[in-house]
Parts: sequence; structure tokens; C-alpha cells
Amino acid sequence: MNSTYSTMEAPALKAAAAKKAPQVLQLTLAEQEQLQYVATVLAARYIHAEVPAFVHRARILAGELPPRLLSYLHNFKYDEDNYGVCLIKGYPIDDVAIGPTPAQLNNQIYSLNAVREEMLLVLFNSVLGDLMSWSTQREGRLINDILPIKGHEQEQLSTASNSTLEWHIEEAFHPCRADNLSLLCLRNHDLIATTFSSMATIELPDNVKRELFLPKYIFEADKNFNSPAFRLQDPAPVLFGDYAAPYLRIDPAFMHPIAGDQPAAEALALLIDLLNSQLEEVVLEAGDYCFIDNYRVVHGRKPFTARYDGQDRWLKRVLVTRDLRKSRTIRKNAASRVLLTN
Ligand SMILES: O=C(O)CCC(=O)C(=O)O
Ligand SMILES: [Fe+2]
Repeated sequence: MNSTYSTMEAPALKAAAAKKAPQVLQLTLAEQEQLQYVATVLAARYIHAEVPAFVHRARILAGELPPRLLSYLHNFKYDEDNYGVCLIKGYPIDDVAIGPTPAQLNNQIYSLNAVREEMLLVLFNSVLGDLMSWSTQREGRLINDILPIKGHEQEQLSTASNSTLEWHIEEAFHPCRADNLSLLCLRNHDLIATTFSSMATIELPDNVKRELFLPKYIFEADKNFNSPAFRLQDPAPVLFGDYAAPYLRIDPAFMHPIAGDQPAAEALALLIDLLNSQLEEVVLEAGDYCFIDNYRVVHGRKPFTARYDGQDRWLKRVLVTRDLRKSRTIRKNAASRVLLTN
């Protein structure tokens, strides 16, 4: 009896002791080919990856994806005993065919250079939830280019370069923020790292944890959300959900504890230190699809010198919500995915 128990327990103990890190699924050649086929068929049917009929049907169309990928994403969504970041690696990107990295954000124009890669991004994310966007960010576009823009070098924006993009929960200030954000890497010749830190890797002292569960923190909106509606928010907690495995709401550059509350300030400082101490650097490569749990993992980016020669780092980003209904009062109609923030 004893020996049966020990052999059964051994793998479980080993798994628990293993350092939690982003998960990686490497595409097989057959999977790459299947994805290319699916994307090519869809690109012939829909003009671009934000066509509403395509986005609306994405979860149904995702049935054509390789089953191993569907299970992987499905498990990532529901199994929260993971790091909170996963990657699908190995989709072949034709560096010439995608064209140069744009110098500007062309929010009005749908670029078709990476339409197949974008369609796969939409299909993959349909397994996690519904795409969403903000009316005051990139004019409500669902798929956002992440690339360095001249003049933004020092900003706390995804289009900056020379400054470290400090780690954050995406749109931490907003109650309808995304459950997930996902990045597709089209180009990263200079090996610029994205940074992550996960709640799965830190252990908080009980008194600190209790403090962070209290509504003692003011969250501020960034430049894209300068409507007066976001200036007068009630204090909110940093941790919420299950006490044993809390969700996280934090953006140190755009938040502060309520004035004069020393315990709240100290608890926040300690959490920031712990998250800093566990910061992981991940260099996304062309063809990587990266999925980030925006309730459990913060992300940022290392500083770099932009080239502005058409070969700069170029990512595509989408936001995903599990529940569009919670933002119904700020969307034009039930089917719209644009959250009105002006
Ligand atoms: O550039 C990156 O790797 C991350 C940028 C970012 O924070 C974002 O797109 O939300
Ligand atoms: Fe971000």
C-alpha cells in the first residue's frame, strides 16, 4: 500500500516544487501547415482580421484549429494553478512578406501584410473569451500594433522605447479591464525582452495580504483615458477574489495609497518589491503568440534604442474579456466590442 502511495505522490510533489514559469507549446510541422491552411482559407473569405462577421464567428471558426492547441488554450484559461503566461511558438513568419515595421500607427487603415497571422491571433483568443477595445485607445481598433514611434521614446506607452515600460496590469484603473491580453510577435531582431511577474511565484505575509485586500488604493487613468469620469474613482483593493490565490490589480506608475495610510503604503511597497524580485524576461521571437492572464500577471518591457528603419520590433496586441455583459452600459449595442471611454 505504502509503495503505491509514494509512487502516486511523487510526480505531484515534484510538480508543486517546480518553479512556475511561462508554459510553451512548440508547433509541430503538421500544426504549422494546418494553421497556414486555415488562415489562407479565412483570408480569402474575409478582407481583414477585424471584419465584424469574422470576429463574431471566431469561436466557431476556431474549431478548425489543431485540437492540441485548442486544449492547451482551454486549459490555460481554466487552470489557474499555472504561471499565467503561455506561448505558442513556431508559426512561420515571412519577414519580407510582412513588409517594414510601420513608422506610425495607422488606425484608419487595415494593413493586410500580416492578415493571416492576425486571423490566427483572433481565433486563438476566441478560446479565452471575447475581443474588446477602448474607444479612446487606437480609435477602438481590436488589433493594436506595438511598435516604437518617434517622439514617444520616453513615455509610459507601448509605443515608447528608451524608457523601461514599467510593469503593470493592463488598464488597472478600469473595472471592465481585460481578463487577458495577448501579443503576437512579428519581428524582434534586437531581442528586446518583455517582462513578467506572476502572483503564482510570490508568497505574501498574512498581515500584508490582509491590507492589500482592503479598498485603500486610488488608481489613475493613463493618457488615453483623460475623461473626467476616471478622475474621481473610489479607493479599491489591490488584491481581490480568493484569499488563498488572489487576483491582482496594480500599476505602480498610475496609483497611490490613500493619503496618510502608512500600513497601506507599506503593504503596497512590499508587494512591488516581491514582484520585482521575481521579474522574468521573455524575448518574444517572430511567430510567437503570447497569452497573458491580466488578473494574475503584470507585464512590461525593457528599454531599447529604436532604429526607425523599418526593422524595429513589431508586435500585435489584443485584449480579451470573459464577460462582455459587464461593460454593457458603456457599449453602443450588445454586439459591439468597443468600450466607450469618452
Ligand atoms: O512591448 C511589450 O512587450 C509590452 C507592451 C505592453 O505593455 C502592452 O502592449 O500592453
Ligand atoms: Fe501593457
